[in-house]
Amino acid sequence: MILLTPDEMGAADRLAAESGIDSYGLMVKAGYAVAASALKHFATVRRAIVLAGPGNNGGDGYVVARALAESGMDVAIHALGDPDKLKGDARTARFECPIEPQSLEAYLPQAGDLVIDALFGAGLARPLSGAVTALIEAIGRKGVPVLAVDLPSGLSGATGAPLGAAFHATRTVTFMAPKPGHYLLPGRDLCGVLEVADIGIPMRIVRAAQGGKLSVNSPALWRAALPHSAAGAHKFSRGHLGVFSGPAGKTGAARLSAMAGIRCGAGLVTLAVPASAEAEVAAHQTAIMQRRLDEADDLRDWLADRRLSAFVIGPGFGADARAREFVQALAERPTVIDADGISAFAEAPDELFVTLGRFAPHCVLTPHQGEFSRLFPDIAADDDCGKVEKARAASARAHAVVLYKGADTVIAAPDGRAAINANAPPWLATAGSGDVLAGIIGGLLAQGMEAFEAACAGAFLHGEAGSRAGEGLTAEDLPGHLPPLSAFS
Ligand SMILES: NC(=O)C1=CN([C@@H]2O[C@H](COP(=O)(O)OP(=O)(O)OC[C@H]3O[C@@H](n4cnc5c(N)ncnc54)[C@H](O)[C@@H]3O)[C@@H](O)[C@H]2O)[C@@H](O)CC1
Ligand SMILES: Nc1ncnc2c1ncn2[C@@H]1O[C@H](COP(=O)(O)OP(=O)(O)O)[C@@H](O)[C@H]1O
Ligand SMILES: [K+]
Repeated sequence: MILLTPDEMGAADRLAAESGIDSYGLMVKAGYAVAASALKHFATVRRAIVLAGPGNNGGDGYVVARALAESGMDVAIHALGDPDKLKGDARTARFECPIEPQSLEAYLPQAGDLVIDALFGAGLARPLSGAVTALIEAIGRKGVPVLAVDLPSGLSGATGAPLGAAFHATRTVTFMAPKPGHYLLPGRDLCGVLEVADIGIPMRIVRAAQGGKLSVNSPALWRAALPHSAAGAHKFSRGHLGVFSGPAGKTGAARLSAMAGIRCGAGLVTLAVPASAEAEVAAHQTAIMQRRLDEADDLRDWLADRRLSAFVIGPGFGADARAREFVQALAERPTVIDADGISAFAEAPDELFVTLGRFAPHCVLTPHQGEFSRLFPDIAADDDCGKVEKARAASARAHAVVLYKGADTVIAAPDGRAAINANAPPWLATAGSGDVLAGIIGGLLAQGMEAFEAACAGAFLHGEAGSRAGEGLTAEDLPGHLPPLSAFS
């Protein structure tokens, strides 16, 4: 599912107009779609209150009011600003609506109302005024449901962050394609249930307007890149994943990664284990092989085996000089750099970026918010930037695919492709869950998937496994709940 930024949606609007599509016709379809949603999902409300803003979002609101009145509903309009100053399509919509707008101040929320929020959409440029903020609070206190037109007013469609106060909608109806703010937090929560209404802009125009190559993560993005097990497959043809264990007492994280890697199809998985931890790891693993590996020299010997097709380094490893040395040696091959593999470069991130820049972007960095801030402090601190822009900037700087974890995980590639993952249940927020994710991606890389596709597929499979394992899962449960790759091909 493609996503459009508000700017790209504006471009789609312009391209549609240039191709002869009537922009007022689009507004009418948008307004009727919102009215249909109100009638379907809020069947028991006694009165619809349309809050209409000064731009085209307000214009949509006048169409909604007309449509609801035509269906026999009791409707009132409360306008922000002077309705006589409306321009263009919004002005037309106002004069085609039989209901005379009242002032915003005149609205007193009552139980039984439905608020249609048509104050601001894509054009929101600054925080809402004090009067609108007070009204949002009054509506919230009365528990009046809100149906948002395009976006809950106050929310940035580009970043998912409210500019100040914002409506908390029960449902949101947007047009043609969702915007990043519908999926990034806290926007996703503020939108409630999201509906995407087709208002008749041809898909070729929507695609032409989509400059930034941003999508919601779904199998359509990576299905074609999934590894296929040919009938004649042997274990080496399915790839060999190497996972680096931490010292004794710290081996669990790498063991979780290794299990996940073998579960999602790597032909062989070997845990590289320091001498101190050999007995501990051996006591736990059966299908996973293990190899003693202490020093960088041991690693160089191991790397002579060209059949090792991918690595995971970081979970439980120790964020130290040895981690830096290992990451630098591994960067020539597809590697997931997670946890301590990231934190080890906190003092000298450029060392990592220079190393990764020597190769094609075949490595995946999987930072959570804390790790992201350690590696990219300036990008993390840029409040004007949403999570998608942050992940993109980080990816370009690091010459690697960046999977920026969280409830709204974003995956970005150095070439600008990006995806927001949306299938992860909240109970994935449990210790060790990220180690499993690193192993899944490692397993896919080992089977020859490209880094961006492997990271996107990995995040999606991780979310699916979380849903299948259910609430109360522990990280150990996740590998056993991974769906088979063939379910997506
Ligand atoms: N293809 C499209 O792009 C379509 C857009 N439509 C609607 O058009 C909307 C965008 O319309 P506009 O670009 O007119 O923008 P808005 O209606 O969101 O905002 C209108 C204007 O309000 C002013 N403003 C911004 N923030 C403010 C604040 N905090 N306080 C006071 N004034 C503020 C700005 O000058 C802004 O241009 C979309 O959200 C959607 O609802 C629909 O009619 C369907 C088609
Ligand atoms: N609220 C949430 N909803 C969905 N997924 C989440 C949520 N919080 C965290 N996750 C996911 O859980 C995993 C946690 O990884 P991480 O922070 O590295 O933890 P750990 O190091 O304990 O494994 C990540 O994949 C992250 O995207
Ligand atoms: K709105």
